Amino acid sequence: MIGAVLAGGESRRFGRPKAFADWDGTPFYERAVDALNPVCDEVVLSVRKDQLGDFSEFKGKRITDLAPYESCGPLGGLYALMEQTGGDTVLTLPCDMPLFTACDAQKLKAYFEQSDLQALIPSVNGRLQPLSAIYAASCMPVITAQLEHGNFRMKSFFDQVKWKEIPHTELGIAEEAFSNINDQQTYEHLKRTAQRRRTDGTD
Ligand SMILES: Nc1nc2c(ncn2[C@@H]2O[C@H](COP(=O)(O)OP(=O)(O)OP(=O)(O)O)[C@@H](O)[C@H]2O)c(=O)[nH]1
Repeated sequence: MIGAVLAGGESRRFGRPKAFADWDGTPFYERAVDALNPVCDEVVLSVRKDQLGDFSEFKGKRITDLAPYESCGPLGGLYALMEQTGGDTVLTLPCDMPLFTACDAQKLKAYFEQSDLQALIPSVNGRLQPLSAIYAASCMPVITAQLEHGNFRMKSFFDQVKWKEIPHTELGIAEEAFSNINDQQTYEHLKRTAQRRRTDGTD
């Protein structure tokens, strides 16, 4: 299984590149890499072409979004990942979910491997989390055909593959693992919460 850290965003709401924001002395993107490393055969970074230089310290493969499907949402990103990683199953994780751990990734992977699904998408209170999910290589022909028809909708993709929504409770993953940081306010709030847990000894 290939782990793919999605780090090609523009961080407009955050105000600076959030892949490099600090979490406990580690940049966000490295934290996501660390969460996937123990459970994946290889971890790659998914970035935009113009960001390649920013991630030059990353030792693994840097996969860039591919024309003509750059900026076409998750399907365009998945297309680029599958096209450039040689047809393996892909476990994706956005760089802005610093509370998602290797243990959480393991739970997702274990569930997927016991199923015959093409895609496993966790949900939190009914909200799908397609960026922290697993996609089998057999999704590729569906994605390619859809993109060729100019259809970038995840909903259409879900109509064509065998997939399952799995509530985080069923996976045994805490809701907060899926907290994603879009702005400074959420960043500060999550940092304070994590700090309090450490002080209370509840973490
Ligand atoms: N490779 C790649 N990753 C992306 C792209 N857009 C977003 N991401 C990643 O997907 C995750 C979710 O992104 P968002 O927070 O929704 O978007 P963002 O562009 O980072 O932030 P905003 O500019 O505030 O919307 C983050 O980990 C991003 O780094 C893209 O075009 N290419």
